[in-house]
Amino acid sequence: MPDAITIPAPADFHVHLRHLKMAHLVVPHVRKGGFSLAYVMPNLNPPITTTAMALDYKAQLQAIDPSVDYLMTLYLSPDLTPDEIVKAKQAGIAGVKSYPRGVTTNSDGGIESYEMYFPVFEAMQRVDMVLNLHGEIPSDPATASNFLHFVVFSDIGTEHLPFPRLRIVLEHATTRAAVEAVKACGPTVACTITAHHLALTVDDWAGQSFHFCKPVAKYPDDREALRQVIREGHPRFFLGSDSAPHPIEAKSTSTPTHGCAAGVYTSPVLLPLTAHLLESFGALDKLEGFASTFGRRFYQRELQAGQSQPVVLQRTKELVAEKYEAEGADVVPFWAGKPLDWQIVS
Ligand SMILES: O=C1C[C@@H](C(=O)O)NC(=O)N1
Repeated sequence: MPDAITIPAPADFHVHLRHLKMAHLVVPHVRKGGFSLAYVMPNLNPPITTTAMALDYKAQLQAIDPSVDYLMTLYLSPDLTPDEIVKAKQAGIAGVKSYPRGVTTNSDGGIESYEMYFPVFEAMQRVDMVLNLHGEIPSDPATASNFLHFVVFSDIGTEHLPFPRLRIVLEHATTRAAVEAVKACGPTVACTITAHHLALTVDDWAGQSFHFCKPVAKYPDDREALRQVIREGHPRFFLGSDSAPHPIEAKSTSTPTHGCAAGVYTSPVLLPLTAHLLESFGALDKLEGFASTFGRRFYQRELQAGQSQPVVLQRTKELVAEKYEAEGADVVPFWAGKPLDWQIVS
């Protein structure tokens, strides 16, 4: 059992950093949690739909913490054109995020059908931008669809030839079926896994609003499939935290017509938490691949010589903070008040 681990430049390939007061509270937590690269989600209100908006948002994030490499994304919507994709690529924007309509936070402008976006996907394939899929559709009794990650996904998976070179990431997989669908695809298709979905199952979020997120955690066998693919060291499965801060009040209150906000907040403890969880299911030796190398390779963000930005973890028990607050913003982290076996020492 090692007492210290060094990970070169951990990278979080799916994170919500918000804006305004919440951004001021949570953006510094990317570094605090051990990460120097943040792949930033565009579901602000209003969503980030143009290159200009994404660059403006990036500048806001850099003003809060310039030490993080922010990879920006656009929100897939009818406003997005092939010309805008070319412009976005030239401006260094890395991907386009697709949210099925109504499925999670700020997804009212999300998509209902993929076909109308085929010209956009064609442009993305041509300039080599990544398509990020929120792989979840609202339940529909008519088609018996219910958390069917792979239904959405298989609509445009690599075996569907219009876009065989389009690089696709299925975000925050939560089921065995999703893991198997991604494994069956070729090298253009990858998958992110969150830290919290490695810990939670249905029993943990039903009635515990701070564990409620979209997609919700599923059954023990689904969680085991996520754990197993990490144990295997599969290079197309890597960490994307989906760390999603919401004010404590929004997490704590629901009404007869509105549930509480969906999102689990892991940024400030992300690397220690990931190490702790991987060790609990016998995958600590896969931490470097899962939290740094595999995602960087898929996104072509590999470290250059002399760029290793190592983070050192030491085996030391420490309790996670009960909450974080700053002027006008507060948030409860995942694992609040509980011990983690690893801490960042440098
Ligand atoms: O996909 C998402 C979005 C996120 C948010 O709060 O933005 N919260 C979630 O639980 N899932």
